Amino acid sequence: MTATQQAPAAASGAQVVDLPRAASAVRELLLAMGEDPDRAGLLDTPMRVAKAFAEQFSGLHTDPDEVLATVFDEQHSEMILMRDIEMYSTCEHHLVPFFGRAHVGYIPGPDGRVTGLSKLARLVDGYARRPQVQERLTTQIADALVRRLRPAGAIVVIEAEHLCMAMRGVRKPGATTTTSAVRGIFQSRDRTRAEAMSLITGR
Ligand SMILES: Nc1nc2c(ncn2[C@@H]2O[C@H](COP(=O)(O)OP(=O)(O)OP(=O)(O)O)[C@@H](O)[C@H]2O)c(=O)[nH]1
Ligand SMILES: [Zn+2]
Repeated sequence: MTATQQAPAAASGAQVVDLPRAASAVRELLLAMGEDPDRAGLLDTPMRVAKAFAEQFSGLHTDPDEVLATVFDEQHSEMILMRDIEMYSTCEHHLVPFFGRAHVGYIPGPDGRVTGLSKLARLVDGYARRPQVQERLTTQIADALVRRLRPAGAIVVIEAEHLCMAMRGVRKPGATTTTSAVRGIFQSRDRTRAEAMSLITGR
């Protein structure tokens, strides 16, 4: 892709990423940091960074919920839980990564709507590929499950390490943050929530 091209638009045809504009902003940033963006090693860096951010924020131009359009009528009324979904997102405060694992579960509702297993991981990716905070990422995934699958309950737990807390600032590498969002029966029934949590933690 050349500097004059733009990243592909979302299928919805919404806004595209202005790569040349992003690249010139990165060049400005390098200048502001006292670097020489014209030295050999940095010549291609502004456009590389622009493309990298376009990928990291590709979820801005999609509706992540659409992956849940694949629904099977299964009449399965027990818990479905996907553990250890690898997750990479970008902290909206510092634009550096936070990453870890997401655990996503639901119990289908009376109309038995069950989605494809891979769609749970795609849903996580869709919301993770935006400027985020971990709490909002967690609730957006849970709310999407509720909107699209009308389940009896939904649970999302995310464990993540924030590089903004590790490589800079307070500098506490290894500290992890756990966030959870529970909906429906996971909120109202302690036993069901405890069962999900023990499956998630393996204890
Ligand atoms: N609640 C929440 N906070 C986050 C998340 N990611 C980063 N933060 C925090 O956002 C806060 C921003 O605080 P500020 O004081 O405005 O920024 P700062 O001076 O760079 O803060 P320090 O990181 O403490 O150096 C920091 O405490 C970060 O740890 C997140 O996903 N959720
Ligand atoms: Zn941060």
